[in-house]
Amino acid sequence: MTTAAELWTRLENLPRPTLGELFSADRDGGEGADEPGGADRVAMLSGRIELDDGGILFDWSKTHLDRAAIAAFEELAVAMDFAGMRAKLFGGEVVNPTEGRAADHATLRGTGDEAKVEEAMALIERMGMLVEAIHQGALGEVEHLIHIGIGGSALGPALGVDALSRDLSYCDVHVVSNIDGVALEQAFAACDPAKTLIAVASKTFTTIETMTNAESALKWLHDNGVSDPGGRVIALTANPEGAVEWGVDETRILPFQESVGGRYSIWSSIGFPIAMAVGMEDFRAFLAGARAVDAHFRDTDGAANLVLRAAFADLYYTRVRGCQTRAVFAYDERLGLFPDYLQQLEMESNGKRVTADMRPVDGPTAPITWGGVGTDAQHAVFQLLHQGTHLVPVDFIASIAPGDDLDPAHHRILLMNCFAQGAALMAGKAGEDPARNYPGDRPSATILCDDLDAGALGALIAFHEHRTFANAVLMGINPFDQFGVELGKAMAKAIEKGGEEFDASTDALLKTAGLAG
Ligand SMILES: O=P(O)(O)OC[C@H]1O[C@](O)(CO)[C@@H](O)[C@@H]1O
Repeated sequence: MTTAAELWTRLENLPRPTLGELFSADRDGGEGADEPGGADRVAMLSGRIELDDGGILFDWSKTHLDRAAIAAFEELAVAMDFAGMRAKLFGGEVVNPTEGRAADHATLRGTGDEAKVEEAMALIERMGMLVEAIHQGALGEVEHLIHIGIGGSALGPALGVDALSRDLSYCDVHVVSNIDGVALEQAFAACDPAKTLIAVASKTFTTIETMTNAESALKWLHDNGVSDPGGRVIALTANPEGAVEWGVDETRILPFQESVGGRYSIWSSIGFPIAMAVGMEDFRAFLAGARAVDAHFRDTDGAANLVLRAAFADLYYTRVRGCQTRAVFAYDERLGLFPDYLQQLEMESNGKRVTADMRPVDGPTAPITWGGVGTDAQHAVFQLLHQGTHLVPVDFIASIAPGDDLDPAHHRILLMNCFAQGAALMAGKAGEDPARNYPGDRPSATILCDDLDAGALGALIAFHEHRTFANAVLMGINPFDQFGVELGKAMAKAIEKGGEEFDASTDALLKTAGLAG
């Protein structure tokens, strides 16, 4: 069998036709003889995942993937035992060797090992009962929810609430993550303490930012006349004992499994604020959308697997073309937080320098994920995409159905701009002078939802979870640990404790800010 190293060499040495050449229908002769162009290329490199209601189109035709590259990546998937790793993921086996854990997030939406799915469904049922009881007034009048968490315990909830609760919200949700008290004060200013619940979301129930913010939120309730502040707290955690010890009543603890990673936990009780905002019916539709992607990812082989195909393109740009970043632009105001969410998912998962079996990696790992919303970003950062010296693969995400009720001109202009950017990046244009020259041949992929409803959001997130996993498997790394975040935390603790000397710069900063012991 050809080794991974040989396949990377093969990929590096493949001819590099431009996107224009790849699209030209009359490209014949030599090795490109059977390379489809034009509409056939679009047919070869785009496909849909159907959801309960509508679906999503994934168009990867404006990337440099061609038959030869795809064939090499398919062989790489075999060399890296992609099918075996995927079976382990869905079979609930250990796929996070450094922590000896499975990664059971798919079970939370009903995919995978039967016993684990049953356990996950029971926990979601329990969350549903509490959400519905609160909506029906079991905890008195509840108008606001302050959701306190950080990283994976905040980014998913913030995205879900922002994307799905614009038309109708059962409850006004504020997600607070930063230890900077300004964030919490902002939430306090928007809430009536007598009608506010506090969700404390932390997998470990030890994270200093979250626990400090939670204490301050309880104090705010107390200082504002709430007689039993503790009775207003819901804990969302994989450490229920820790929550009990902290003082949360067991009836208001919504646990989730230790084998669900923080950045993969939106489907668990960490999704409580989403369910509070949009109701359990939509939360279940959100899970169903993710389940449809699970089925596609689990049951489709080779490049016909749209998730795996996206990973092939990602790795082509990172490892073969040397791209250091990947940009994501949502042409949809409701997905304004999606790039932030993806940053943690992709960079915390795949920003690694050793393989799963502890050898140095044999090439660059996760690119830097960045992005924003269209059309705003066009007027701010697209100059660099069109004419800068960096090659940046771009993903565009949009919805055919509008999210607004205004004049249809708004949505029409939004979508036309989205598609125009992909076309312009690819085509380029010869200029009268170098400053007006657009080199073109710049890749993009387009993800087009029929509608951005709860199912589609679930599908989009699951697509990116599996895309991250597929990238990791093909690079031979473990996407499920995050030891890189620990050193800084330990240093902060040491500073707080005092008595330790650091480098001269840090010591001087501490002294200047009055923080030295
Ligand atoms: O949910 P917890 O345990 O408070 O952790 C919050 C976040 O902190 C991290 O561990 C990184 O510091 C993330 O992986 C996690 O999502």
